[in-house]
Amino acid sequence: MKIDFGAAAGGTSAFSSRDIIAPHVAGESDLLTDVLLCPPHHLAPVPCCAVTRHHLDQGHVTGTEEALRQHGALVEALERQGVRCHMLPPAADLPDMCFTRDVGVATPWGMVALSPAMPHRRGEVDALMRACSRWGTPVRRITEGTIEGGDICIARDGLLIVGMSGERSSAAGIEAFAAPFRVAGWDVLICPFDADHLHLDTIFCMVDRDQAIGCIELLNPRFVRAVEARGISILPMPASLAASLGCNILSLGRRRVLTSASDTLVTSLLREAGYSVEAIDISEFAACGGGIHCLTQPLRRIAA
Ligand SMILES: NC(=[NH2+])NCCC[C@H](N)C(=O)O
Repeated sequence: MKIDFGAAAGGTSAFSSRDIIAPHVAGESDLLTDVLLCPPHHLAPVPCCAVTRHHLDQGHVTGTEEALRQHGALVEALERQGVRCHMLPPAADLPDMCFTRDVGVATPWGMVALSPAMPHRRGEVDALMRACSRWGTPVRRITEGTIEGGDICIARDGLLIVGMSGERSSAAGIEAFAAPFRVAGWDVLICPFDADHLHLDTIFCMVDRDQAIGCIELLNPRFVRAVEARGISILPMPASLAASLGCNILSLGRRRVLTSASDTLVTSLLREAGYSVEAIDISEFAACGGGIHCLTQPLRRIAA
């Protein structure tokens, strides 16, 4: 079934979601079949995180045409890899809306709409709720505390990891999100980290069922031990990758990964480790504090 969201304000293209799909993700590196994105027609740097503040200090202004070109290349790469891309219509008053990762998460029990700490991002959740209502997709909305998707890692069946910097995701929000996982007997690991890094996904991302990449010096040593004790090895990446969003990658499953073109180290280390990697230029997004992981909200992954 085709669902039209109508034309974007100021744009000519129509945004549509091709089929109703039942959101379901039980592991960050399971085979990705469907993803939710939002084109960056209205992307603008908001001084709400250290990285964007730094770029604003350097005089950064978003190049909208270039952002649209880079986003288009990301969509093409996803489609080439067999992933169906579903689009939210961009809204003029929501400058961070292309970072779809942060406002919703598909779980083993369906879609969960989150509770962003940043006031300017709350309208994005309303937009997601409207889209899900058009899809006929049931959504559970978190209203307790705050929680953003960049802090959530459904690492693999049975293991949920959540980052807690104290700025974006609060203990109340994390517990509200984690509750069904705990009820189902999942192991829940909370990772404290420095709020300068914004979200956990800027310093830690899964690449396979038993492997992650991480800016090891920036990760809490107890968290590293807890992850390794569960049989997950962390390919160490330099701390500088947090600010450049180089560690913020997307696993497509079957050892295929999308990386940022600006950080050739991640690409080469992953290739050396046997992954098939495609690098994409996301500099316009990195200047606004987000990378490939932030730009993509997996809707459905299938266990291998
Ligand atoms: N999952 C992420 N790391 N998202 C990045 C979001 C960046 C956005 N400017 C914000 O501060 O909210």
